[in-house]
Amino acid sequence: MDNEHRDRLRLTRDHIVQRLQAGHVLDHLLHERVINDRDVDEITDPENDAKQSASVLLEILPRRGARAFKAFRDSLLLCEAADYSDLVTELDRVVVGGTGVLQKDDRIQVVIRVRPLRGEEKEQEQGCLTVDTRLMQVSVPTKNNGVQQFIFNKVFPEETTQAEIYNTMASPIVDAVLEGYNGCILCYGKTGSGKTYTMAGPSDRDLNEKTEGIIYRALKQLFLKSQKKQDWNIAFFVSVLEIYNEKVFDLTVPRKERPSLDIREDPSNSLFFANNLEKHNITNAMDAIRVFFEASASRRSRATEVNERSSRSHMVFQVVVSILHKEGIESGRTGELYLVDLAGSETAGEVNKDAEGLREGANINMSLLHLKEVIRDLSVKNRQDFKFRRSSLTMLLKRVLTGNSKTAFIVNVDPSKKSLRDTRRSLDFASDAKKVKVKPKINYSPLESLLIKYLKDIGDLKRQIKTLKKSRKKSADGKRLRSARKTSDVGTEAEVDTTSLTSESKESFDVDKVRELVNFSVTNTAQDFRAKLDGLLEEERREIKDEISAQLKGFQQTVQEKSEQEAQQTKESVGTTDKLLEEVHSKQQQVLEEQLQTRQLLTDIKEQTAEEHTRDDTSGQLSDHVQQMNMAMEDLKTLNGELRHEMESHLENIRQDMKNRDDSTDKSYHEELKKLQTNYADLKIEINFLAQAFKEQAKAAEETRARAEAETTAADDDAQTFQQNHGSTTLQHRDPLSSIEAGTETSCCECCEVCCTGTWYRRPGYAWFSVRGKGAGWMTLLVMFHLLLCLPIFPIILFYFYTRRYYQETSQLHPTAEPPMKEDGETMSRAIKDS
Ligand SMILES: Nc1ncnc2c1ncn2[C@@H]1O[C@H](COP(=O)(O)OP(=O)(O)OP(=O)(O)O)[C@@H](O)[C@H]1O
Repeated sequence: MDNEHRDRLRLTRDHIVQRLQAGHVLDHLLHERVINDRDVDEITDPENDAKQSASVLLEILPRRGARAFKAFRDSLLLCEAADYSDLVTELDRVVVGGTGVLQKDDRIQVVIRVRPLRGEEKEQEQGCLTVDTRLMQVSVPTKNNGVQQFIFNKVFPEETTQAEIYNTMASPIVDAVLEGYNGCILCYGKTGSGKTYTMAGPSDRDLNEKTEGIIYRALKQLFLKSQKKQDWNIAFFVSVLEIYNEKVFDLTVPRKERPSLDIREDPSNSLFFANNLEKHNITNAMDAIRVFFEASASRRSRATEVNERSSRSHMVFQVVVSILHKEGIESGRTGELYLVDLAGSETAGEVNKDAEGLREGANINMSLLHLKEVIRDLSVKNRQDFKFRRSSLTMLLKRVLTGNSKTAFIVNVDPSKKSLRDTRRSLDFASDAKKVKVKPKINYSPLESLLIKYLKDIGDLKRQIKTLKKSRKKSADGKRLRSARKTSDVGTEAEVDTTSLTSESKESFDVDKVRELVNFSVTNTAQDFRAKLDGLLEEERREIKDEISAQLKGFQQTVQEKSEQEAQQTKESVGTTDKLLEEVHSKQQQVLEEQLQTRQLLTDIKEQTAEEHTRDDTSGQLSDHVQQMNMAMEDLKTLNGELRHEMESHLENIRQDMKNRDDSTDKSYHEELKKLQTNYADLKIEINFLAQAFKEQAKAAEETRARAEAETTAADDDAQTFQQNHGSTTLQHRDPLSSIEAGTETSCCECCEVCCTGTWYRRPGYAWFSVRGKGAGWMTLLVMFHLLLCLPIFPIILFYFYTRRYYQETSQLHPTAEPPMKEDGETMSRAIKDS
């Protein structure tokens, strides 16, 4: 026992002494029949002083067993003795030998933490609270100048450090969670009273090892201690949620994607949980701290008049610890730790001035009101389940308020005078909370709980066997006595008989001898009987032993089989996962390859299309050439024909002249003829030369055409093969508009180049002519201008024609009359009627 503990124990003893003197404890113990009048006399011996009386009581109690301690603890609680639980635990450990029968925390532990006055508060006012750390007592002034006192499990004054709070309050609960218990630490208090400071620490810039709050320390302790438990496999799962305006949000999800979560009820135990809340598997303290740090940064908070960073939502930080023994020797279990930082109770309007702030404040107050109501009911053992459903907060806290949890409330109070009313309310709440009973128990995992059930069954069976044995032994003893009695009767009879024999045969027998004989037979019978009985018992014992060991073996086998099965399943699932991964990997590869192939194909197609275009262009050009050549040949043929025809007509003329001329002209005629013949020969040579050239050109053109055709056919074949191979529809048929040369600028008609000029555009399969030009623009403007001019002129023209017609008509009827319609429409219409 360390000094601090000893001091505390001494203080507690002093406190008990006070209570003993007041007689409360003894009255209760008497009432519970834990002690009797003689004990009371002994304790209250006038020769004893108060301390000696307490010592006598503490000597008597262990002799009366666990029930006595329970009654003693209740008696202390009833008279509000503080910190009784430490004493009971100590007694349990030292006196009873740590049987664990007594559990110190079967109620919610409630402590008060007083926040130091801040700068301006210090200057303006004095604190309104007085704290007695020895008696664990807080005193506040009442309205009518009195003083109201409250006693709690612990009171932490202003100068208390974060480490002290953690070591006293949180550390034992965190340890218990590692044993498989549920644990909860909850901070309650007015806004600005220091809840977030206690739970997480100050703002980021002041956060360090000294100032960090319970959550950081708990995470460090959990991971540090789990490393020491080398025989165990321990897994941690962390989640963080906030309740804002009665809606539940997962703080570990990025804010933009954060949906509100449903609260569902587990029908097996009527407890609630947030559906789809992310549970992060964490392997070290730093990761867990990072998860919390990021989550708490996205928690809704705002600057208010009371607190520059006031939390506007309740936050629940949850760690689930799954504990399994490596060898399976000890039972596996699951512990859950809830660390709750509530939003502050506040007077609406005092803190928030805008509509959003008022709504937040109203929701916070409403949920805290429901929490208070639930706690008040539980404190008077009047649990009403429907009340938990009234707010999200009470639903989610039901688990730790109603039973299976080691729960501690830290009630934060602000000592300033202006907060007195809120402080009193918080203390009232704390007083109710400390009366709420909880029943913490280890959460064994399903298989383990089955094992424990079986072990219990075996224990029961053993006890039954023992009782049976006892009753059998009793009956055997009874039988033995009866048979012994019978034997002695037989002996007596034998003796009588012997006596009769003696009397009959008149032989005298030594009585002692007979008695010896009788005794011998009796002893023998008894011995036989005992041996038989022992044999039977031995046999029975052996049977029972065998049965138990068979049961145990069977059970061990079942457990082993189950664990083997589980291991096999895990292996299989790992194998399947690996296979799946492999498959996914190969699929990915395949997809990648396919993507590459598709890309390659696309490039091919592009190239092919480009080639096709070039080919189309070339073949278009070639066919143009061929056409031109053909036309030239046609021209040449015509020219040739014409020349021939001319020559023949010349010859015919010459022949005619020759016939007509006289011999006198023979000479000149011959000369002329010679000339003509030479001319004709030259022309013939020229024609032949031209014909030869044309022939060659035609041949070249034919060759080019043949080549172009061959290329086109080859290209078509390629395209067909390509289409067959890839099923692509991207390749087009030969462009019928190929003769149109793309990009050529021309006018739409031959008449002028003013009205519209434009450019030809060509794609495989179609071509279009984009018109542009000044003429079109001018024409449009002209039409517009005319239209604009005509619009006002039309009514004038119509009016003119109408009046003219009318005037003509009336002037025909009344040639002298003046046209009347200008002044008088009625007269005019009448005139028209008349006419
Ligand atoms: N024990 C303490 N020592 C030093 N400073 C403290 C202590 N408790 C609280 N504070 C400071 O008081 C201010 C208010 O504390 P905190 O934000 O924790 O209040 P709260 O109860 O969480 O308020 P709210 O409900 O509005 O969120 C903070 O600046 C905090 O650093």
